[in-house]
Amino acid sequence: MSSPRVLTIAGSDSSGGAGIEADLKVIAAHGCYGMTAMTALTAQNTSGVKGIHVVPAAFLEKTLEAVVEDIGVDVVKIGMLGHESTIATIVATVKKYKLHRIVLDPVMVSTSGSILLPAAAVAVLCDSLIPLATLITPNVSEARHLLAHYVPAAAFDEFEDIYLNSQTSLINLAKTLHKHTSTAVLLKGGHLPLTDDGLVAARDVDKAMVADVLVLSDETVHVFTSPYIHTANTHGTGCSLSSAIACNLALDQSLPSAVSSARTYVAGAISTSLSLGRGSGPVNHLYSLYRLPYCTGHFFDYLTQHPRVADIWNDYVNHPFVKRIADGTISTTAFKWYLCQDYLFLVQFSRASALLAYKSSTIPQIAVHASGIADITQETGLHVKYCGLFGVTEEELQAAPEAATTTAYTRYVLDVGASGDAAALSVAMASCSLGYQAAAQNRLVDGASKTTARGNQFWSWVEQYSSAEYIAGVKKRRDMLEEMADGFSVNQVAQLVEVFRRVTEMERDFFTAALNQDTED
Ligand SMILES: Cc1ncc(COP(=O)(O)O)c(N)n1
Repeated sequence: MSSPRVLTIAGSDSSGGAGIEADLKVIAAHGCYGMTAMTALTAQNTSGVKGIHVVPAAFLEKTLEAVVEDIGVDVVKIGMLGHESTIATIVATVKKYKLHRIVLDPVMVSTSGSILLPAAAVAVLCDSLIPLATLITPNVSEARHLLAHYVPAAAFDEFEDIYLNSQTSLINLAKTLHKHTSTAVLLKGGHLPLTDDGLVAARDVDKAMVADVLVLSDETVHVFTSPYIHTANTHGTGCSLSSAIACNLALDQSLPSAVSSARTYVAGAISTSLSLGRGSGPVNHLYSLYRLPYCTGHFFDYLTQHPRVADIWNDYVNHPFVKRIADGTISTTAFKWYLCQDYLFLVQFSRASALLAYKSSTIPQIAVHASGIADITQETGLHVKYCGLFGVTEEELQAAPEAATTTAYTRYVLDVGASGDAAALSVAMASCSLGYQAAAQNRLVDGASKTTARGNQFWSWVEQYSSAEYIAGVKKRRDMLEEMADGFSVNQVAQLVEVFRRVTEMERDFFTAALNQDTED
């Protein structure tokens, strides 16, 4: 297997938000293979650059030779250069190895305001490196610095701050820079947010969009606009955009689509940016790599072992109420109360199954949930039989007043079903069926219960919920949930964990309420 190879020639940012550190994360997020040639070390954090240590040109040359001669390079991204001698080395290497796909981010000043390229180096950059680039990606201030190199002071006037007042003037600036450099230009307008009407926004509340202008030739101009994202955390935006463009080129996209996809990627990284440090926090380079925290077929294990759930789940499936059913020490009062309430619970649970069938979209899914109702009918049969033993008729079961715990639990499940989707309802119902199976099976493997099973009038409860038939019914519904879980989003999973926690608490409390009937006698 091979991935497109992307080399970043840039400075290191010790805080990990910009520079080489950002580039490598972006390259990884695009599934490309990243290599580095360090031009400078910066002692840097979110508030500023505390020091710069330029890598000697001879060492940079060795680095470039080492990676280019061995691994090879599909696309080069160039960031902070730091020194004139660095530029000369890169120019020589690019020519020697005929590197021809180069995205050059002419980094001059950091977001925090530190100079990252001495003014004297700008001329060398313009005369020797820019002509070799496929694309340059200046922001407005960098574009003006570059332009100052090409045009006499008088002609430069029209690009003074006061004239840069609209999307149209951004387009003019980009076109003019392209005319002088003869290189494709992506002018980044992120520092000049616009109103809905395309004018530079004077107030924070008017900032509606940002526009980036791509000029490929006098006639070919693309204007990309996107909503302005209100955040103070933008450290690494420029580095990330140019690296993402380099990756997209390495993945064989055309220049306009490479820019368009890279902008979408960066917008995601900004909108999920991290509030780290005291200054402008870093963008979230790796947000697109977030994966579901469980593998196929293990969503339910993930739920029961989740730190917010595990203790509650354990209390539920090893509840003393079930232990006392298994060893025969539960009182008839407590068990009868439980049977009545569980019967009433199952009435609502059948409605929930019907709702789940209604919310499902395929015939096999609907069939599984409809068969769930048939399974519940069988389950209630046991309740009726049991109650008969204790002299309670089915009519009396039906007429029994519903306890507050039962009402709370069942109506919560039905509410999740009414307001949420099939996934949420499945999760709300899973704690009951899977938990009963686990609770019964835990008692089966419990040696003590086996010896007391004979002659224990409650033992058939354990047998029912650990029977092959019950397990097969539960498995069908669990498989369906696992299948759905493959398509969940990360946010959805976090919400489902909360639903599962809530219903598991209510299951536990249901058993506790049953046990408490003894003390209430
Ligand atoms: C090593 C290095 N390279 C580039 C930048 C610019 O990034 P930003 O504009 O986000 O500060 C930086 N701060 N540090």
